[in-house]
Amino acid sequence: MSWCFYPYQLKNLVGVEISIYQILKDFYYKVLKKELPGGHLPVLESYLRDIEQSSLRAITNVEYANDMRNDSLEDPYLYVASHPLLMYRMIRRFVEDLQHILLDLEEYEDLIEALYYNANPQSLVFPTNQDLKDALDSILRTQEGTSLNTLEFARGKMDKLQTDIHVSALHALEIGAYYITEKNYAFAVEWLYYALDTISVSKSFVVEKYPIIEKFFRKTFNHAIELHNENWETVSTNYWNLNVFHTKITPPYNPRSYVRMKELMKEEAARSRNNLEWNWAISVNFMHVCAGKNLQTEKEKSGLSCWLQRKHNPYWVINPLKMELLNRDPPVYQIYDFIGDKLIAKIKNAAVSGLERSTVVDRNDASRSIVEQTRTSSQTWIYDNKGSGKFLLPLSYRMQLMSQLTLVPPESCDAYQVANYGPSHHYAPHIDSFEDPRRCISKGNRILTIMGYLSHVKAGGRTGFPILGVAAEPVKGSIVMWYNLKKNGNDRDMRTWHGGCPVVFGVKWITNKWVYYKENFRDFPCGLNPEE
Ligand SMILES: O=C(O)CCC(=O)C(=O)O
Ligand SMILES: [Fe+2]
Repeated sequence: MSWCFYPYQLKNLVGVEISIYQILKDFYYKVLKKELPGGHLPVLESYLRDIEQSSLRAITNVEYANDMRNDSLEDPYLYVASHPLLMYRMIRRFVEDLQHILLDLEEYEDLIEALYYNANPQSLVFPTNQDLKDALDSILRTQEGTSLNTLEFARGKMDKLQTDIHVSALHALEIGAYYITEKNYAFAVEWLYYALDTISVSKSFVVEKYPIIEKFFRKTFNHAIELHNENWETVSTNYWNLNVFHTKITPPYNPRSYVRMKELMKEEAARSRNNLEWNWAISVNFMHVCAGKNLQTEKEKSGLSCWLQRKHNPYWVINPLKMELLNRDPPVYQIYDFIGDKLIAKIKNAAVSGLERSTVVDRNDASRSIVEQTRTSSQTWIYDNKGSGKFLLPLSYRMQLMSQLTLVPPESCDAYQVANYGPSHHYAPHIDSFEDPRRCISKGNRILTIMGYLSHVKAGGRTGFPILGVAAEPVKGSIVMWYNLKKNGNDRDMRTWHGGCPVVFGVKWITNKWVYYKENFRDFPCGLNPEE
């Protein structure tokens, strides 16, 4: 079980931890009141405090907010399980703190039994070191993928959202050290600077008592600066990495004097948007559109608009399509309020228990699909033409009427792919039509993508188009639609590179409907020029 890949499983662990907290808190008070033998319990005390200042505070806030309003209620445990910093802090407590506490309190057999059995009725397997590594990796991928500012992120700000959660100096030290192992020196320096700054400002009890701790923080920080400078030549010229500052660091380090290389390369990358083969600029532009920046030129932006579309059809006269054109050539549409809340709830309900890690086509053997870091969501398929999936048929007819293509018969499309993303989960830029002609034998290639958002996302999780320089915002109930083939109906349109940006905070749900060529070549809006 990799906890960090499944937010809906992780939320059960949040519940287990709260039960553990209640049992240990009772025990702690009994010891304090001398109803039970035992001395000072500093590790237990800091463990309980850590829960109170993170998960418990978040849960109380969500419950309070839920009381204040009566529309859709937020699940407090899912809130914790989908917040990158809360998730990391919880997994860390399981892996590092709880183990020590259990060893310390071994002789209280009733307590240990209650912790293992009463608090954990489903016998969940507690997180391991690998899960802690995954949680640290989550923080790194989220920050790298959306270019988050370190000081803001460490204090709980993500995208435009300020959350009431921050990490301590010790956490930042651990995160910074992880960035070093991942050779991301610029972010490592930033995190370790935050760690050092926080520990010296707070002048906590621990630091005053043990000045060596501050020395250790400083040493790690200086080590990151040395590594940054030693590796600067190699990393700054490696367009696939670029995780250093624009210049070597001359101590004393002042955060305002250094710009990350990837930020600096932004303009060069934006100028290379016409290079349609996979190249470094696609990944840099993807990061920037994922961070909410628009790279379209004035010319590209002209003519973009939104309108109500009735298509001279009574169906749409009553309930017109709320269209927005995100890009003109090739056209990318976002259509709002296309899937209703009740249907969305049904789709998620049908999908949630069947979610499994998504795969991608193996580059060495196109007949195989493999789990890869380039796509970290989980997913399942729902067929609208059989069994319990038939509730989706009206949506398919609606899509058919809207797109004016055939997508109800199974040979004209794929089933609905329903995918779920938690923090840091993403789908790296790709093209939805197939490169390998063997995959097009039965239905032809994928002409059209209709991708529906089945949730809002608190932060991150846009759908980015690096060549087009634009991203769609995940708006629940809206769909995004574009053609994956050129007008000649044959060639893949290489301008449609797109990907799922890392989710920063929250869970993202989407559904994909891919429409194929063979059943649709008559209706496909073809052009006269075979090159186009
Ligand atoms: O998650 C997204 O925003 C994009 C998903 C996507 O491109 C796909 O599933 O093919
Ligand atoms: Fe896609």
